[in-house]
Amino acid sequence: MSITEQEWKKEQKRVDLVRREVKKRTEQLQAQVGTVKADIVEIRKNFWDDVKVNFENAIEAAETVASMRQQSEVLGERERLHRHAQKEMKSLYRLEQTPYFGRIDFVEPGEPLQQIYLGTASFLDENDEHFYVYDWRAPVSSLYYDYSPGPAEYETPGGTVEGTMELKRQFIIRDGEIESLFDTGVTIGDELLQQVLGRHSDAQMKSIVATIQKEQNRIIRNVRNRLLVVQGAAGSGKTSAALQRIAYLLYRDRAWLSAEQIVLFSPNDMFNSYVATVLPELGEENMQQATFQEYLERRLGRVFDLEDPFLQMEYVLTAMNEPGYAARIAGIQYKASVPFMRLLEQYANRLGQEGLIFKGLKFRGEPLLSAARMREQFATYDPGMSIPNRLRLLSEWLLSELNELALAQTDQDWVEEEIELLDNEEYLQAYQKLRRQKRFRENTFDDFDRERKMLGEMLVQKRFKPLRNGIKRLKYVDVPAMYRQLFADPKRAVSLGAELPAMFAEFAEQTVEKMLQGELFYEDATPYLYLKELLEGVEMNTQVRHVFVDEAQDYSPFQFAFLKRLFPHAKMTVLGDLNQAIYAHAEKADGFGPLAALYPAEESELIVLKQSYRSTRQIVDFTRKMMPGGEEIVPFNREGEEPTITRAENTADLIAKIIDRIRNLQADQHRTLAVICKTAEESRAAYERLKDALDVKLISKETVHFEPGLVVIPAYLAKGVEFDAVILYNASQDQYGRESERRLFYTACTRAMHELHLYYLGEQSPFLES
Ligand SMILES: Nc1ncnc2c1ncn2[C@@H]1O[C@H](COP(=O)(O)OP(=O)(O)OP(=O)(O)O)[C@@H](O)[C@H]1O
Repeated sequence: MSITEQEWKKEQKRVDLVRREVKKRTEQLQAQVGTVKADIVEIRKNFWDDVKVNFENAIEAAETVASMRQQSEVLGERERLHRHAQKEMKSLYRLEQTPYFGRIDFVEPGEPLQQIYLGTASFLDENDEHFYVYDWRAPVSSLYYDYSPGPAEYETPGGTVEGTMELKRQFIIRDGEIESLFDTGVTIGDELLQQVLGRHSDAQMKSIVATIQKEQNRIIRNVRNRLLVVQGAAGSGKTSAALQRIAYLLYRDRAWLSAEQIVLFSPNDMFNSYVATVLPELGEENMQQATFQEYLERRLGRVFDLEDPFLQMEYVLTAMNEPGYAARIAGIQYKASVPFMRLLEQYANRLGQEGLIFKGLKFRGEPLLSAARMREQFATYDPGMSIPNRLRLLSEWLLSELNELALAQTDQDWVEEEIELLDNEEYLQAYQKLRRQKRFRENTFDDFDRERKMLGEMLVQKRFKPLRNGIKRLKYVDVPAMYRQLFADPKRAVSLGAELPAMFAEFAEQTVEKMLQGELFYEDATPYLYLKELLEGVEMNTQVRHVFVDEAQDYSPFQFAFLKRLFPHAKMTVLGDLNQAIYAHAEKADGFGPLAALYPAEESELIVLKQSYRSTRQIVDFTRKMMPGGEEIVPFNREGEEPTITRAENTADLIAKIIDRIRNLQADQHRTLAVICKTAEESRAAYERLKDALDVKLISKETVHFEPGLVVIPAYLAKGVEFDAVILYNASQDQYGRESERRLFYTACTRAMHELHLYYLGEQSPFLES
């Protein structure tokens, strides 16, 4: 719909008016901030002057405390005001550049027409009566995302409001100037989205508030369910929806929800840096960001040398010709499965009946209390009690036993010897400590025997302290041995009713061998922790209210079961694309089924996103053919070049062709370019060959920042991010010929926004045939 010049001018005038008001408000606020700041400086400087310090008697002391409290309350209140004002200043700054991006005219029956302008924050007139701009997250704003002109309704805390939308208008405003204006018929006009999607990519993800699509809005504003699962095609805006959802929740529940109570699990650190600016851009603080590996490291890093998921991936992608490969893959799949989870539960129960494996306590290299004695004691507890509770009792018993044993040590020779060896400082410390504890009858130090005895006791207590701490941390429970035993003795698993998969014996042997070296395969880490928690009790974080899991197709049922237990008070938002499930464990998994089974059906919801926004129509048409069922994916109507497939004669030819292509792409102003390889090794080789001709960076699992420019990157690290143009380094049958490599190949190709070029040596990948 074309807009008249007059209408355009009218809108520009309104923009000017709002900007003037924003400036006015900014100036007022600046003055206010100045005063508050001066107040804070003043209060801090005079804090002790205004406090009456007197601790002479109880009444005076109480007064002192009261006056200190009063002072710090005043200070706290001023500081809050200051923080608040600063946040508002930032939002005013944003409004001054771009006051809003949308307008809807809405009429409720019997009411006058309302013109509602939407921006990144609400902005009211001086009397707080009239909204110049509504926050995009306000209830009324959802009209903009959910409807085209015609009958429309939105939810408020007070109920549903019905009416008619008479106009829907979109703006692009930069530095206070309207650059484009569209009136739209369909949901959110293609024109604006076309413009936004046509831009070059950046090293940081951008917010999408001006163009959120209806189905994405369902994700963003979903507040009913405990579990929200989003299955979305590559580039359908899952990560974007997740981040805008976080901003929405922080706005909606601002009275009680803070950014630290939200955690986003993401695939790697570089991805974290890629998404880190979206929330600040929307005026919100960032949520906590984590990777599952970080969590595993924290829990297990001291016990084992833990393999990381990228090393596992490299093995899966490169070791096909090594002995034991097939068994390891079978192991990876089984260890991620629900049957194995059930087996571990059975096994824990059985251990509860038969007794756990303990490590006896040793002191000074000598046995102090045997594992057998612990088992005996454990067996005396009521088997109806949970294992963690029985272990609690056992720990208490052990601590009291330890007191007795310590007492028995005091007259041992080693104590005498160590007392002799105490240096002056230690001696003095001990003496003072004993005095403080008033353990001397007199104030003198002449009672020699007594002194010796006490020093001895103290010394023994000190040497026993690590043992005590170990008991409190259940270090005497030998979880590694119990996990190992399950593999070392397959009959045990069978006796628990488990149906063991093919090659169990082979991968069991690999598992045991690895563990005996003090190492743990990545696929064992979560099951191991699961068993540990079944036995020892669960670690929980009760603060966190929302957990987001991005790239969720890469998580095993175990990991989800874990996250659910770790965050018992949190709602889960889980976003993924099964077509991009690149880890070997996913091959036999049943999609998001096991995850959904963790929650009652009425508390969970699945939203499917089919439209892909990242890539041009040509690229989506090209990539979706690689996946069975890919015809379901809907490209967004943005035109671009056809992807190309080029055969190279040999490596030198391959490199020459790629360099040539990159130079052309750079001349076309593409800002982010990736040469995507299959593995870290291939990436390194490609980098070595390109680096003399081009300014290029090599991305590895250690890379923490995503930067614009030309990079060489293994496909599994490129997940979640995007590039203006992608060059697939070697799309040959050799590299991408096995069915297990299809999804990795698809993931790599779907990183391209505007251009995709594939090169290969020898035969091309069969996934390109269609
Ligand atoms: N409603 C929208 N308006 C504008 N841009 C959008 C919209 N939805 C998605 N995009 C853009 O599409 C691209 C892909 O989005 P995003 O990375 O969130 O998708 P994804 O589903 O997480 O992708 P992947 O599965 O490949 O990780 C981004 O550039 C994002 O800005």
